[in-house]
Amino acid sequence: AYFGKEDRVSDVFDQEVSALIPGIFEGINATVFAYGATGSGKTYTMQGSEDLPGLIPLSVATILARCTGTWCSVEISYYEVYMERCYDLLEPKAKEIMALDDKFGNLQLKGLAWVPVRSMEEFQEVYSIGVQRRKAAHTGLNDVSSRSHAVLSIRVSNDTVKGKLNLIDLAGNEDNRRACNEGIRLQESSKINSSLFALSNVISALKKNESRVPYRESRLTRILQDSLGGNSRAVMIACLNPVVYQEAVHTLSMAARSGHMVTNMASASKEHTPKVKVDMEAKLQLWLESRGKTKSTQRMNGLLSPTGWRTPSSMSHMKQPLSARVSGRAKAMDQDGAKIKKVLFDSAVHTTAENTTRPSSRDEVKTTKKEVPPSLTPCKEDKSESPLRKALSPIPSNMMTPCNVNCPPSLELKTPIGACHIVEKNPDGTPLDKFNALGSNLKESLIQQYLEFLNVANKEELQQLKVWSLYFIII
Ligand SMILES: Nc1ncnc2c1ncn2[C@@H]1O[C@H](COP(=O)(O)OP(=O)(O)OP(=O)(O)O)[C@@H](O)[C@H]1O
Repeated sequence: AYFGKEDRVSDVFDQEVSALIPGIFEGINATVFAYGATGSGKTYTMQGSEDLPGLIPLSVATILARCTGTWCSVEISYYEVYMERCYDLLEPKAKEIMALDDKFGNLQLKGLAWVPVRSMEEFQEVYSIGVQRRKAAHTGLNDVSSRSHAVLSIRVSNDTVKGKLNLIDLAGNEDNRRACNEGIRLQESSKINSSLFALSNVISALKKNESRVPYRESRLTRILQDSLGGNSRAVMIACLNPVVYQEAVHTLSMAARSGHMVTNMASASKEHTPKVKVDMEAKLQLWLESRGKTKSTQRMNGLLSPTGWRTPSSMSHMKQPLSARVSGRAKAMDQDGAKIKKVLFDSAVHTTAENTTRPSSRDEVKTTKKEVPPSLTPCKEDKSESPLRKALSPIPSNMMTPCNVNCPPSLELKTPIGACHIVEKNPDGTPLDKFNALGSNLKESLIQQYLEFLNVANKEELQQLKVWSLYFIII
């Protein structure tokens, strides 16, 4: 499903997350994780705020409401994976939490505290302390950037069954060149990026039903071993900030690869598989094709402007009616949340490093719209950047390299006009002849777009390029 800026987090909860909760009471573990670039709204979605509760408080409220009048007990644990180490956020200890297999081969987090919660008040008290302990810092791309992956687990037990819901706010992948990270921030960022890469490898392996899934490549994937794959259900929430085009494409590509992933379910659990499955990859492909683009050509040509990432009207029917309403306290929270209209994915909500106050209404949003988002503001340190760092940084795309601070970046992609005439001009020439026949602007634009494609393409797509890559790289 697609949720735009007009939707609320409670809509995401109603349509995508609430359906997982009955399964928890039957022993089927589930995981909801927010994935996306830094500053794309993962914490906003998972944690929320007092006025606009995120998926975590909404889930806890629904689970507690469901337990009322039963013998079920609810416990929570909250921990973070920081620099490849796992730390308890509810009961901090000197030692890190170890991920070990028990004698039945089930993963156990040794030393992790599980705190019983009986009401939302108890939950808020415990959880808010944990949130304050989570490592966050100011970066060039987000004023309060999470430096760790945080996992809130809710365990429901009765006499016979134990089920677990993991709600994960991943740290965001970062382009270190634009984030201006140095020292410890750079180290954190490299660990974040490598663990997200490991997560994408695990997802790829699960999707292809490979016999070996590389869970042990990172601490993050290791602790999620019992939640990704097997009998568990997982929902990935891909958070997009359309202003940061390249990252948005990367996130969408990961989402498309993860879509409609069915792993080996034990037969007893099969009946719980959601009846309506949406093949998001096929939907994305169809949508792109309906606009004359495939995923690959879209990347190559860079045709979509950031403002083009809107709900395609053809996809609006995919949204389900709000059938599963949360009851009791959960419903009250939902209504509270509805009072304030949220601005999802709006570039204008981003604050500059100097101005940390977010606009509180649509009018204010409008007045701030012309500000250059921090993600596109050139780093002060850029000039003094070491050659090594420059060489290691991702190649900037034509739309992401603003000329200078006073010059607002153009958000329109430079689609080469007349690219379709290339072949007609010189139908019999070699590819080099055809290329040389182009104007210098067009050549530059093509090369730039090609480099951008190389930057974001996955392994399979890169393999398909073969000789063409070499040809362009040599040029
Ligand atoms: N949908 C939204 N509506 C309004 N504001 C939003 C929305 N999404 C994000 N924001 C705001 O944008 C800023 C960045 O969001 P957030 O901290 O959630 O990003 P993040 O993806 O968790 O970043 P990081 O990975 O760096 O921690 C915050 O000030 C947040 O309140």
